[in-house]
Amino acid sequence: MAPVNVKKICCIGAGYVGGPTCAVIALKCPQIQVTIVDLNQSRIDAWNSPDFSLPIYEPGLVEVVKQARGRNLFFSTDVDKAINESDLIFVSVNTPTKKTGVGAGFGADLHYVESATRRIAAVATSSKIVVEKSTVPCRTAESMRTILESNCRPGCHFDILSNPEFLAEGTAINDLFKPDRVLIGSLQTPEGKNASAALAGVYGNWVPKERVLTVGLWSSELSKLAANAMLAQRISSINALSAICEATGANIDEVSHAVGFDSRIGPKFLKASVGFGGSCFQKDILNLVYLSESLHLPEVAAYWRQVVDMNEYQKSRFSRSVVETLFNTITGKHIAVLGFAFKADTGDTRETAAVTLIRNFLAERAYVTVYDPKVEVSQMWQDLTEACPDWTLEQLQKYVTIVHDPIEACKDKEAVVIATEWKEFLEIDWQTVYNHMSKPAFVFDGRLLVDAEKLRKIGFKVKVIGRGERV
Ligand SMILES: NC(=O)c1ccc[n+]([C@@H]2O[C@H](COP(=O)([O-])OP(=O)(O)OC[C@H]3O[C@@H](n4cnc5c(N)ncnc54)[C@H](O)[C@@H]3O)[C@@H](O)[C@H]2O)c1
Ligand SMILES: O=c1ccn([C@@H]2O[C@H](COP(=O)(O)OP(=O)(O)O[C@H]3O[C@H](CO)[C@@H](O)[C@H](O)[C@H]3O)[C@@H](O)[C@H]2O)c(=O)[nH]1
Repeated sequence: MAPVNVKKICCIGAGYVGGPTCAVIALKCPQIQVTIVDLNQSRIDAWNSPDFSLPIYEPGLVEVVKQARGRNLFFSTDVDKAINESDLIFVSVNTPTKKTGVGAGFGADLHYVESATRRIAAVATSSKIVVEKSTVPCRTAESMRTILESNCRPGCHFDILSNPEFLAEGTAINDLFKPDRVLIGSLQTPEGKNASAALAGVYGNWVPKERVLTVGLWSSELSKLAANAMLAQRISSINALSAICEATGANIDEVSHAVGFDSRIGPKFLKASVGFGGSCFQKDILNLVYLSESLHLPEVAAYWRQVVDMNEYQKSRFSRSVVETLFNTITGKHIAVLGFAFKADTGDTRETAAVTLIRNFLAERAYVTVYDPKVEVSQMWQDLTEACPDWTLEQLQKYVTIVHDPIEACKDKEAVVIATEWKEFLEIDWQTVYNHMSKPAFVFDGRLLVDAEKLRKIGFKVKVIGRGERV
């Protein structure tokens, strides 16, 4: 049985994963027609905008879309047409943590996956390879198969693959151009292996063969949760050690460097911070916790749960240290928060630590001025209103100001808090910032970003996460 020669791909979901991933597939496979569809008209309009004002900010993405859009890359809201025309369909919809019902607060809300799957079954008039791109709990492919097989038209056959995505925001294009690995899970039947070979053939257009790993379906689904849990666990481990550093006078950067030099441990993902954010880590670990509990493995669930608990502790520990350092009260004080995105080089704010910090400062009735180079102002208000349900927008706007310039953000403030590691914060004219701040002028570096000694020489009092040195 020869693998299907994939000629047309449809991607359901034009978000942070579907958009960049399938834009890169289109770029690297000019012989394949790729259509990315979404129910959200304004998102699709932005992907199609004549001036390339794309709905997400990702370095290098505009260049990719410029080369492929209109050639073999299309964005549309006509979901049914794209499903019907394609040989292979990526399901790349959101899988947020459930808010209500069984598993609320832990399990994945799979209703977007299910409705996309039902749509495929309802409209497909020919056989398809259906690829789970979204991050899903182990054995979701089985539910998808049942839905597809129970609802499909006679003569249609569906092969289901798991192909989790490992890109990180801010480096997505590079991650997609040169992935550490591409993981493809399939049933170990002749049909399953054949479908797997067809998808491997698509990636084979630019990814070296040895980096395409083919495994069983359930291993593939679980590997995605496992990879995120282990990455986040490294951050929580280093953040736990940062608390010890602050209490003892050790320096977390030196500890990370020394520990990471061990080739068995390695240097990456050992940067202490104000806490990890992003749409994936917390969600996927909670998903793993829920899975473990459902499998009657409470000790396993508790182990992974602690990674998230440590992250929450880090955020509140950092907020507390700001209050303590500012003479145990920030009521009525003015604080600049530099950075709102969950990491540098993205405009994404999902689960960003900045929101937790600002909420904690507002609880003390401090005035907060925020600056971020990429996050939309409307997004910040939306996030803050959601995070502070007891506050009206008018009350929030009395305490929070959003500005478009970092120097202006810091003017007349008692303290500056660095919440995101944007490179431009390194390049700020800190002397000018100092000149315009109230004195004593404090800098709280939650990202180990600035040169603390240089700032101290200017006159700042500087507190850096994971360092027990004098302020
Ligand atoms: N963001 C990341 O960096 C990242 C990386 C790897 C994996 N993932 C996983 O990939 C999945 C998608 O994440 P994302 O960040 O792209 O989400 P997102 O919210 O940015 O995009 C999902 C899109 O799917 C659309 N959608 C939902 N249901 C639909 C339907 N039935 N038909 C058509 N469109 C529909 C939504 O309108 C939305 O635009 C999640 O499971 C996530 O965990 C995300
Ligand atoms: O040493 C580190 C590394 C990261 N972070 C923080 O951790 C969060 C997540 O960062 P990162 O993993 O770089 O970005 P994401 O886009 O969330 O990517 C993660 O989540 C994606 C979604 O599942 C996966 O595909 C990626 O492989 C995985 O890295 C951010 O707040 C970072 O600031 C740290 O605090 N210290």
